Amino acid sequence: MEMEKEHRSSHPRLVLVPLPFQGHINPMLQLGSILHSKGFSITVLHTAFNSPIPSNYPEFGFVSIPDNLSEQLISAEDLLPFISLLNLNCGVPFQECLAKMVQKQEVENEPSIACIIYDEYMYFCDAVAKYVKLPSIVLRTTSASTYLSRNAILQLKAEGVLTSQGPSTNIEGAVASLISALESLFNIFYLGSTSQDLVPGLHPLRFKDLPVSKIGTPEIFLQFITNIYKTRTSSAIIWNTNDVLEQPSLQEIQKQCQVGIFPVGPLHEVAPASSSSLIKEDNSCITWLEKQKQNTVLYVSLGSVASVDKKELGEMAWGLANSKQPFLWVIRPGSVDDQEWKKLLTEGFVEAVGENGCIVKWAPQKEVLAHGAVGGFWTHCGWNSTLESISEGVPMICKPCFGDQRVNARHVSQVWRIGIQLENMCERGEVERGIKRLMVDKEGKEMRQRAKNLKERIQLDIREGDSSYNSLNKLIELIMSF
Ligand SMILES: O=c1ccn([C@@H]2O[C@H](COP(=O)(O)OP(=O)(O)O[C@H]3O[C@H](CO)[C@@H](O)[C@H](O)[C@H]3O)[C@@H](O)[C@H]2O)c(=O)[nH]1
Repeated sequence: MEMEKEHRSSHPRLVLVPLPFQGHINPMLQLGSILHSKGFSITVLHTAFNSPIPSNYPEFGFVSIPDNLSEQLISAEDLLPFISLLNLNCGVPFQECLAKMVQKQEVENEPSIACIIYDEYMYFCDAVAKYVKLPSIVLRTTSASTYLSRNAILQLKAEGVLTSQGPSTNIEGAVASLISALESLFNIFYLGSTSQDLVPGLHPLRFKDLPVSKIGTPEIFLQFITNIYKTRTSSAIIWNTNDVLEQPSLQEIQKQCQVGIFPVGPLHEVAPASSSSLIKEDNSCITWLEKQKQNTVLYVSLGSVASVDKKELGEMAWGLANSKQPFLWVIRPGSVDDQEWKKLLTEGFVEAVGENGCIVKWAPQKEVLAHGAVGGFWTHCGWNSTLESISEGVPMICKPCFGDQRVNARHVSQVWRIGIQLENMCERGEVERGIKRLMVDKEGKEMRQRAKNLKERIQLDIREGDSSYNSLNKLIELIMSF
């Protein structure tokens, strides 16, 4: 044991910098656990805002850096200016912190820093790493297809030229219409309308599925994705995806990229089990699940950021109640309007549902999805939730809320065919029908079978000798070569 400890401490240190949101902290800490299990020392440099809970990872070092974020900005809904400010504010304290760590490592003979691994949204790290002459690697927490679609938007806006992505024919002809369609997309988007047309070269995405932001101006959004995807000095890109799910997109990206890409996902499957929840998980829902029949429960959760608007809340709730299907619903504090929720209660929602429903503030999601009683997942299609559902062979009802979730939902329903997408504003009858299609009808059973098959292929892919496993080994070789 002592020898093991000694062996570990002689291994290089990796400095991890997550974006301080649950959907980004999870994959970064999972990556840290995987690399720690391969012998690296891990230090997490995090903001004061949404700081991870160190006791969940006693084997890591945690260092807080001042983020200088005002309460006003933290409570604002618009994430893009928030992330920009985070990048402006954190550079100097991050650099000072690294300098101290380097000094300490020299004095106390601690393991030296091999490289910095940062979330793609914490792009300030690239310049700091270059300044302090340390190698850096980016972690992308969204899908490869999201990258391609955001990149296509950027290229169109910048050059008016569509690069060849996938087997698109008559590309020149498509370019002109795509540019004008993109322009009108931005216009109609703000009027709340959508476009059903397929985007040339980005099959199966329609214009309405493009991961544009509905908050702020198109210019702010374009600046944001420019910042994330700008060619930088980082030595590699780690991707929380794999060949089973996204081989064509990954191949296309590797052709475009100057540096190696390492699809080592799904990270939660490879990582030793551990929780990085910022909210306390309510385990009583597992006791409730124990009482339910196999494959009958619909798990409902919209992740850590999205919220349900007033009108949707009632439609969603009564659609669930009217379906008569058992459900486990995560209602995160702040994710629904309090007045509207009270109204639902006075209308007798809880009585109508009775024992058929279980509502919690935050669930141990991976455990829930792995439970035999869960037969479907109503999800906003955040990339982590999508990967976690696929990894457990659970088919989905997709109700994307913003950004990359639309791309993921389209892949779930059209590429992997393991779910159905609720389109537009949902209405209780549509919700009820959707639940029946997934949980009861033959169509849903076929989706469940395809989801189980996909789960098995993923399990194989992370085993020794297969592509995700091999990518991880190549990544470790690269880090050791720095
Ligand atoms: O009750 C709950 C609900 C969620 N989770 C976990 O929280 C994470 C949520 O992540 P994700 O499904 O990706 O959703 P968001 O929190 O919305 O993630 C943000 O980050 C993702 C990764 O970049 C993007 O794909 C999303 O669009 C973006 O909103 C997952 O690991 C879940 O297991 C729980 O543990 N308990």
